[in-house]
Amino acid sequence: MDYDFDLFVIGAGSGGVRAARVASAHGAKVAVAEEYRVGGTCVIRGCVPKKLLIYGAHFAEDLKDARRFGWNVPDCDFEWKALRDNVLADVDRLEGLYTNTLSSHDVEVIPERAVITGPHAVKLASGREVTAKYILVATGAWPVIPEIDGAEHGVTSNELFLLDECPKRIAIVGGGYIANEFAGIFHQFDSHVTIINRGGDLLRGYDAQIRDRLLQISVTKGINFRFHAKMRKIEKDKDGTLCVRFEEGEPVACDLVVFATGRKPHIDDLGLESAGVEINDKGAIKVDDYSKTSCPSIYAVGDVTDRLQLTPVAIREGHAFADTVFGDNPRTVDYGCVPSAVFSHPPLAGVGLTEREAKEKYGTIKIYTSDFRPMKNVLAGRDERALYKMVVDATTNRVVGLHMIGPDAPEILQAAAVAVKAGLTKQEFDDTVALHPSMAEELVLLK
Ligand SMILES: Cc1cc2nc3c(=O)[nH]c(=O)nc-3n(C[C@H](O)[C@H](O)[C@H](O)COP(=O)(O)OP(=O)(O)OC[C@H]3O[C@@H](n4cnc5c(N)ncnc54)[C@H](O)[C@@H]3O)c2cc1C
Ligand SMILES: NC(=O)c1ccc[n+]([C@@H]2O[C@H](COP(=O)([O-])OP(=O)(O)OC[C@H]3O[C@@H](n4cnc5c(N)ncnc54)[C@H](O)[C@@H]3O)[C@@H](O)[C@H]2O)c1
Repeated sequence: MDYDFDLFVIGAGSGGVRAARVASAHGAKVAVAEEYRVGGTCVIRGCVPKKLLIYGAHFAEDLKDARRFGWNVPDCDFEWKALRDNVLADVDRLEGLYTNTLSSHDVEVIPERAVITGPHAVKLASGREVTAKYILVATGAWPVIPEIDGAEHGVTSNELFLLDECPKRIAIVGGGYIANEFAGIFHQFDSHVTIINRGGDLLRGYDAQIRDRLLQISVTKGINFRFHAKMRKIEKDKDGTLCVRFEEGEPVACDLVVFATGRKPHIDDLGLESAGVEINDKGAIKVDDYSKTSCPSIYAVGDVTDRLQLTPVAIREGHAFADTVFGDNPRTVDYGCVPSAVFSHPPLAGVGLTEREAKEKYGTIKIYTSDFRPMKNVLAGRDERALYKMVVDATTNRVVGLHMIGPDAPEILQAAAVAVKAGLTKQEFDDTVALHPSMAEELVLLK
């Protein structure tokens, strides 16, 4: 049978763009539909603008520290709108680059919402109907909003990049990635920040000692935490003040409430049932190791599946799919030792097993830590300490986990993750001569 396209991709985000470009390079006729903006979450309202805000936020401390390094820094003002507009302009630039990449690979970009109408059929918002030999669902995830009275008064990370002004008081609901990253950002911009957490833990999945250090530093900086807080409702006063009320305890008054309560696969009204595409109990599309769904002509990659909600993972899945289906090179993605980071203030990063996970898996393990005050913090007169932690399988001496919090932790960990992924031993770290003076040298000096 003749189809309009060899591949129709739904969603031009991290996974979809990579899959479309690589499939086209393999000779496929490809189209991609995007209902919002080319680039997807990461480029438009995720990793990229977030990281730029983090850079902006860092200046608050850097300008203070600069005085201890001999600079005459006058009292400086911060203008949220200037940063916001520069960040948004860069996002526009990147969107243009992504669109050009697709066009230069002869991918037809269709700026419309698409829904599946059968195993090989898609309908666009304009009414246009197309057929394709294969369909790739790469529609990402969408913020979850808790069902409480007054939830409509809150926003999600989607809106944070567009705010008209920096809130004086901000309450962030959730204790995960987004909550901790934006708490750091807005705290540096001088907002009064409260993190509202329904449980007692932050950033589950990261090593407990590293998470505790982030909490301790955050509290010392002046970020407020409400743990085990069961929200009842959010009320809005006449003057615009928001009041978050709980089952127990004092309410929190603020100017902005942000829900950072996780992201769920973006599959609403996507027509998956028309092609028999099955969903798992978390509402994610079920896929096999090659990202194939229960419908043989439909594949899915990225956040819409139940794997790791990270950009480099979505990109790898999209690439592996295109090589498998169009490149005559069937391959799967290796999810072992995927490094990750939280761009909190200071940032933390980890790869491999936490202490607890390693104990469960190996029984006997060795832990090496370095708890130190980075040289720059010492001269700046700031008390903040970094913590590096290495988890070693005692039987083989292999490093099975590396976890750190401190300045530039994500930059350092990316390089060190190569060694952990390669299965190097503690001895091989020790055999490497230190690069002095650096923070990273702690990794080869651990006792
Ligand atoms: C605030 C924030 C910060 C983040 N920071 C990081 C980070 O620092 N590092 C990291 O690795 N990850 C980060 N992430 C996660 C990362 O952005 C995602 O894991 C990644 O973007 C997933 O890629 P994807 O291709 O699955 O989906 P997306 O990039 O979300 O792309 C999906 C696209 O599909 C489109 N779409 C949806 N439905 C339809 C439809 N029916 N028709 C047409 N188009 C449709 C959407 O508009 C979207 O553009 C962050 C996420 C957020 C929200
Ligand atoms: N640096 C990065 O790589 C990065 C940054 C941001 C986001 N992301 C990705 O985006 C995903 C979404 O981020 P996120 O921070 O929204 O999710 P998350 O899963 O990291 O954290 C969600 C938090 O919300 C809490 N929560 C859930 N439902 C709640 C409710 N009803 N009431 C109160 N609290 C509730 C959870 O206990 C958890 O602490 C992450 O899982 C991550 O994969 C990655």
